[in-house]
Amino acid sequence: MGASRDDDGDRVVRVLIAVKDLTAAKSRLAAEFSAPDRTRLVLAMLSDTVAAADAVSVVDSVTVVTPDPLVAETARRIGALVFDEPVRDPALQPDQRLNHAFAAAAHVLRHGDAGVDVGVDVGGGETVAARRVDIIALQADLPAMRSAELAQAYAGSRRGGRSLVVDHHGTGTAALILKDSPDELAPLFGRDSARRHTVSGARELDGTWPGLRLDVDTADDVRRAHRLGVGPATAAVLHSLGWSDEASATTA
Ligand SMILES: Nc1nc2c(ncn2[C@@H]2O[C@H](COP(=O)(O)OP(=O)(O)OP(=O)(O)O)[C@@H](O)[C@H]2O)c(=O)[nH]1
Ligand SMILES: C=C(OP(=O)(O)O)C(=O)O
Repeated sequence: MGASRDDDGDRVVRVLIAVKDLTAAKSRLAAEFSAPDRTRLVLAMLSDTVAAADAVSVVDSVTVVTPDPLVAETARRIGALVFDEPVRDPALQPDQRLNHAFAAAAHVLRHGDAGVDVGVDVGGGETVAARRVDIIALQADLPAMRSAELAQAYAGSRRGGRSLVVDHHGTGTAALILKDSPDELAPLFGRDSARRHTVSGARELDGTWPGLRLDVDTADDVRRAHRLGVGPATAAVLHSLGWSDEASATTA
């Protein structure tokens, strides 16, 4: 993490990452990875994603929203902030839970809460203060993301609204960015989220960002990320599972 303000000297950029309960995480990897290995991989990918996001000079903080104590402990250890997932309505569908968690955490990061300092001068009113806090909602499983990719995506995102980075499949959302806007994040993650974010007004960002776009859901995605070069935590887990180190690279 470097300087905490954008070029105009008046912006705070906060990255927000959601991680669900580890017992339910990465079910699509179950055929090729045991439950303990999936847990190690999820935590390692989270660590590499947080480290790469934290190294972006305009990023002020990285917050992980999760209901899972081990995820929370890992996040704190690597320097992220933790937002406890709010108690949820059991009737919510899984994607609604994810979006509820993102929306609640984003609201607190922008508007503050009892005891939470939003970190900006609230002179001019809460809406003006919130407008100075930009949010990058980011997938947790981007082990091949380079900091420069995220920096470019943020720099290219539009002011006054939401922008998105479509994932490598072309259907999902790797990142949703809210910049210089009085509006809320309004996350619509889940199946077909790229289309839903676009239809709801978010602008698709154009850029050659293979690592940023590569969210890992399947064993093929793990192989793709490994070929592209994963961060050190993910490389260490894959190495321990017998994967060759040849393709490993840094996330600079
Ligand atoms: N805090 C929080 N994060 C969630 C929730 N549901 C999903 N996520 C996270 O959002 C991202 C995408 O979620 P999914 O694709 O549903 O789950 P996954 O663990 O990546 O993969 P599968 O189990 O194979 O679907 C992952 O980082 C999840 O950990 C939730 O209810 N709360
Ligand atoms: C939740 C999403 O991703 P995935 O299910 O691919 O992890 C999404 O792209 O909105």
